[in-house]
Amino acid sequence: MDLITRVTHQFDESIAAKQQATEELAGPIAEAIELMVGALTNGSKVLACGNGGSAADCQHFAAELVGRFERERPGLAAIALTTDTSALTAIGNDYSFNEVYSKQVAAIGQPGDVLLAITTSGNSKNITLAIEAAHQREMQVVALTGKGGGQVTNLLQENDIHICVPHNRTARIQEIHLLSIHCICDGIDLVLLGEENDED
Ligand SMILES: O=C(CO)[C@@H](O)[C@H](O)[C@H](O)[C@H](O)COP(=O)(O)O
Ligand SMILES: [Zn+2]
Repeated sequence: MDLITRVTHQFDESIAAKQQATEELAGPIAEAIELMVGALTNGSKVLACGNGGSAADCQHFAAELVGRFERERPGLAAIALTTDTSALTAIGNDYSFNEVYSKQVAAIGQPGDVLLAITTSGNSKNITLAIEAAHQREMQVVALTGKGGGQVTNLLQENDIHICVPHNRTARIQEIHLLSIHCICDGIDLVLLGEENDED
């Protein structure tokens, strides 16, 4: 297969994955928007955790809330738990890598905050422990997963939200996670600011 054909195939697969996921994910994404707007307008915050590409997604999301997405508005309270290398290395070194997020959630999380937990497999131990820590802190969880949701599926509680991408390939799942994050940012702005007018 030549490279042009290979790249074209990746695009085709990504487009098809997104089309197949739309109907299943629009509902939980809308619920996540409502949950986060409620928390953010009530003085609470969103904490985000994930590994690898999903760590980058956490930072991407937090930057769009704290800074801005597409429209001007006051900054919104979001923290990526993936960025403090001193906390990550100290907890990883002194306890275990499994606890790098759960310890931060326990320390920083408050009742009413939301945990955005991002894992394509649903099985990363530091993410499942972070979800348990969030529940202990009386925080609701928005889980972005794929591959059936793995262990995260069994951990989520009734008032949590599961955005589970119906795909088995990590790259395709991550691409739909990023789209979901942009939908959440767009939806938060819509609820807070109303429909765009010509001046926006
Ligand atoms: O971006 C990629 C693969 O596309 C990787 O960096 C990937 O995020 C890492 O292997 C993660 O450790 C996978 O963890 P998870 O999504 O299963 O929780
Ligand atoms: Zn990736």
